[in-house]
Amino acid sequence: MITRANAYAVGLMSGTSVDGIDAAVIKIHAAREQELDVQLLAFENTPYPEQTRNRIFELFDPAKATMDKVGMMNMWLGELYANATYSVIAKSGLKPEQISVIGSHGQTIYHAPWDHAIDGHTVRYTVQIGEGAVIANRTGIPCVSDFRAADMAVGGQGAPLVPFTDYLLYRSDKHTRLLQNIGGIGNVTVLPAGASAEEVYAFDTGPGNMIIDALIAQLYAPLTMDIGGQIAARGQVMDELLSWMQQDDYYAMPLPKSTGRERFGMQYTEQILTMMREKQWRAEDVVATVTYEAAWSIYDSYSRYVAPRHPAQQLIVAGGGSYNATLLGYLKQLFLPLGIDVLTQEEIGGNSDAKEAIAFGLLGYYTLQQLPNNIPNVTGASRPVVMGKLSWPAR
Ligand SMILES: Nc1ncnc2c1ncn2[C@@H]1O[C@H](COP(=O)(O)OP(=O)(O)OP(=O)(O)O)[C@@H](O)[C@H]1O
Ligand SMILES: CC(=O)N[C@H]1[C@@H]2OC[C@@H](O2)[C@@H](O)[C@@H]1O[C@H](C)C(=O)O
Repeated sequence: MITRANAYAVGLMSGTSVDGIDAAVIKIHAAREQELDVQLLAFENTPYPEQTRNRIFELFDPAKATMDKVGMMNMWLGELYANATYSVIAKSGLKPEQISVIGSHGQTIYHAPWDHAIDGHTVRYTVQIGEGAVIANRTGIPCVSDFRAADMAVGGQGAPLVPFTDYLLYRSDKHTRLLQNIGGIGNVTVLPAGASAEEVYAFDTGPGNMIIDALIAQLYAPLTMDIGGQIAARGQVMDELLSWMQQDDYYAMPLPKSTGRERFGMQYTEQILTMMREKQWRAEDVVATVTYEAAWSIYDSYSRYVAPRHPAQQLIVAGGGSYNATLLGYLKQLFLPLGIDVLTQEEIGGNSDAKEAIAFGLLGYYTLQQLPNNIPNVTGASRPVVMGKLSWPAR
C-alpha cells in the first residue's frame, strides 16, 4: 500500500473494441495508509487511424499475425501511444517532466489464459503490444507496459486487472457494489461491503459490445457501433437466437475466468450471420437479441456466482456499453426487481470512458514503487506480484 504520495501519472488503455487510445492524466494523493485519492485531470480518446485499426483486426487471426506484422505494429502503436500521451498532458496543463510514470495497457491481440501443452509442460500466454521503450523515449517519462504476463507467470489468468484499483477507489463499508465494465468484453468486480482486498473477486462476464459492433459493421456499414442502442430499440428479442447464445459453455465455467475475441470474435459472429440468412431474421431483431444477451450474461453471472454469497445493492456500469440506452434498459429490467440500483459512472461522479485509463495510470504507479498490484483471488495467481515491465527514457 502507498503510504504517502503526491504524484502525477498517465494511464493509457486500448481495449478489445479496438476503438482507439484512452489517455488519462491523474493526480495521486495518499495522505495516510488506506486513504488514496485519485483525481482525473485530463482525458482524451484518440481513435486509431482506420488503416491501423484494420491492420490490428488482421492480427487477431494467428494465421495472419506473422512475426513481421506483429513486430512492426508493436513499434507503431508505441509511437501512437506516445503522441496520445503528449496530447493529454498538454490538455492537463502539466509539463511532461512533472509526470512520474506512464502505465500503458497496450493492445491485446491474443489472450489464451488456459493451459497449453508444450514439450511435456503447460504454459498460458497473452499478447499485448505497443512498445513501452518507444513510449518512454518519445516522452522522456518512464513507462510501465505488458502488465499481464507477470500474473500469468505465477499461474494467474492475467486478467482482469482493474479490480485492484476498483478496490482502492470504490469500496464501501455500507453497500455491496458490482463494478461492471462493458467494453468489447464485459467484466465485473464484486466489492462486498467492508471487504478486504483478499475478499474481492472479479471475472469476465462474457461478450459486451464485441458481437454488437461486429454485427453492425456487417449489417449497417459504414456504422461501427449501435449508437445509443437505437437499432436494438427498434428490434424484438428472439427466443431462438437467445437460447442458442445462452448455451455457450463460457457462462457455466468456474471462476476464475476471462475471455476475449478468441471465443466471441468474428467466427462467432459469422455463425449468427449464417443463421440469420438461413432463417431470414430481421437485422434489428438480431441486434436487439445480441444486446439483450450482453445484459443477460451480466445478470446470469451475478445470479450464479455472486448472489448466493454477496447479495448486492448497486450495479455501477462503465465502459462504452453504458452509452447504449437499450442495453442499460435491459440491465434495469433484469436487476431492478432484485432490489439492485443500476447506475452509470457519470451518475456517481465518474467517467465511463476514462475508468480503465485511470486504472492503468494507478497500476503503473504501483509498479514504479515496486508494490504488488495483482489480486490473486481475482486472477487465480498463486501470489501477489509486481506486474509490468518498466522502460526508462534515455537521460
Ligand atoms: N454512444 C454509444 N452508444 C452505443 N455504444 C457505444 C457508444 N459509445 C461507445 N459504445 C460502445 O462501446 C465500445 C467501446 O467501449 P470501451 O472503450 O469501453 O471498450 P474497450 O475498452 O475497447 O473494451 P474492453 O474493456 O473490453 O477492453 C464501442 O465499440 C461501442 O460498442
Ligand atoms: C486480455 C484482455 O485484454 N482482457 C481485457 C478484456 O476487456 C475487458 C475484459 O476482457 C478484461 O478481462 C480485460 O481488461 C480489463 C482492462 C482488465 O484487465 O481489468
